[in-house]
Amino acid sequence: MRYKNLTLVGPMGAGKSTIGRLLARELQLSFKDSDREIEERTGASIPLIFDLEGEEGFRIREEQVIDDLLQERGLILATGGGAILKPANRKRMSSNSTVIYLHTSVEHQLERTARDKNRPLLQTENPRKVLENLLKIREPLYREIADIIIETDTRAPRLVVQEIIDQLTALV
Ligand SMILES: Nc1ncnc2c1ncn2[C@@H]1O[C@H](COP(=O)(O)OP(=O)(O)OP(=O)(O)O)[C@@H](O)[C@H]1O
Ligand SMILES: O=C(O)C1=C[C@@H](O)[C@@H](O)[C@H](O)C1
Ligand SMILES: [Mg+2]
Repeated sequence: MRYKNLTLVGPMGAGKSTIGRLLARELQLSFKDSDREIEERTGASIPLIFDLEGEEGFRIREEQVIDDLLQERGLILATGGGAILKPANRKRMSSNSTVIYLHTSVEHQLERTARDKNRPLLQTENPRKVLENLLKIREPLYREIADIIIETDTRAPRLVVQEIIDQLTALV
């Protein structure tokens, strides 16, 4: 195995789930998505978990899933946009994986998330303001743990994957 685990971080709509799946296919590694894993374990959708347990309840489940999944090797893990908020998650990601930050502007986040109702934090009158406020808090955390930063605004998914592979190759 050439790479240890790879963790994708970045805001909603950065493409973590999309790119993670493509990258796993390309590198022939297994792929997990922490949001999907939480849904599978609970049998509930993310909006329902937010309704029943609030964001804090969701974050507790997210921490458990990330901790479990990053015990493995050779895994590509797509995280949720807020997974970097918990110091324990940042520690686990940094120690057990190479962390890739998919950088995306709010403009592109808005375009890419507009049609999907499965992100409870964006079901508001002004998703632009929400995304801007979240980014202010989260951007330094994405950068703090990133081993690699990839610009996604100007690249289609296949090119993002290629750029990741190029940068990973340069790292080793
Ligand atoms: N580089 C890209 N260029 C254009 N569209 C993209 C790109 N990356 C992802 N998309 C599209 O944006 C949408 C959101 O992508 P995705 O669900 O992978 O984001 P995410 O980072 O996993 O978001 P979340 O944090 O909410 O899980 C999808 O429809 C996907 O096809
Ligand atoms: O940015 C966030 O806080 C979130 C992003 C999604 O991936 C989900 O994890 C959930 O909707 C919360
Ligand atoms: Mg996702």
